[in-house]
Amino acid sequence: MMTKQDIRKMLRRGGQQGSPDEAFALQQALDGNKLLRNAQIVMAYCALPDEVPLEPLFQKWIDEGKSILLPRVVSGTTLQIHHYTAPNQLEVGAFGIMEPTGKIFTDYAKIDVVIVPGMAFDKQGHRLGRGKGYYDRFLSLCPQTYKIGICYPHRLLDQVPVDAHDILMDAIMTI
Ligand SMILES: Nc1nc2c(c(=O)[nH]1)N(C=O)[C@@H](CNc1ccc(C(=O)N[C@@H](CCC(=O)O)C(=O)O)cc1)CN2
Ligand SMILES: Nc1ncnc2c1ncn2[C@@H]1O[C@H](COP(=O)(O)OP(=O)(O)OP(=O)(O)O)[C@@H](O)[C@H]1O
Repeated sequence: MMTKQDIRKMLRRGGQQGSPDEAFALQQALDGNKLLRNAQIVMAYCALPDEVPLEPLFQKWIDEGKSILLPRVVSGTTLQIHHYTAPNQLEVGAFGIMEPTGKIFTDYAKIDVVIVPGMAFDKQGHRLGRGKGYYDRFLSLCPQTYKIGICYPHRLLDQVPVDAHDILMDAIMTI
C-alpha cells in the first residue's frame, strides 16, 4: 500500500486543477446538498489550485441567510475560525491561502456543516490532507457537525491510507 506521502507526491506530479466545467458542476451539486440547503452555519474554505473553488457560492449563501466561516492558520498545529461576510474581509495568509479577517468564532458545536478540502478522498469517506493534521485536530472539536468532503473526480481514489486520528467524512461529493 502506498503511504500518504507517496500519494501526495503522485498527485502533485499528476494533473492539478479540474476544468472550469467540473468546478461549476461540483459547485451546483454541492449547493443542492440537502443538509447544506438547510444549514444555518457553514464552514467553508478558500481553495488552493487543486481544490474545488467554493468562493462563487459565498454571496449566494449569505443572501440566503447563512453564516459563513473560514479557517485561519494560527500556528503549526491550530486553525482559528472566523466569520466571512464580504470579499474585502480576506487577506493572503499561510501557504498563500486567502484567510478571513472577520470576527472570531469559537462556538464549534453550532456549526451545521463543514465543507472539508482535501488532496484526495475515497468513497468510504477517508480524506488525504496536506500532511499537517490541521483539519483532523479541528474536526475532532465538532464531532456532531456534518462533514462534506469535495474533490475533482480524478482526486477520488479507490483507497486512501487511514490513521487512527483521521476523522471520517459523512459524505464525499464529486461528479
Ligand atoms: N483551502 C485550504 N485551506 C486550508 C487547508 C487546506 O488544505 N485547503 N488546510 C488544511 O490543513 C489548512 C492549511 N494547511 C496547509 C498545509 C500544508 C500546505 C502545503 O503543504 N502546501 C504545499 C506544500 C508547501 C510546502 O510544504 O512547502 C503543497 O500542498 O504542495 C498547505 C496548506 C487551512 N486552510
Ligand atoms: N487530532 C490530532 N491530535 C494530534 N495530532 C494530530 C491529530 N490529527 C493529526 N495529527 C498529527 O498531524 C500530522 C499529520 O497528519 P495527517 O498526515 O493525517 O494530516 P492531514 O489530515 O493530511 O493534514 P491536513 O488536515 O493539515 O490537511 C501527523 O503527525 C498526526 O499525528
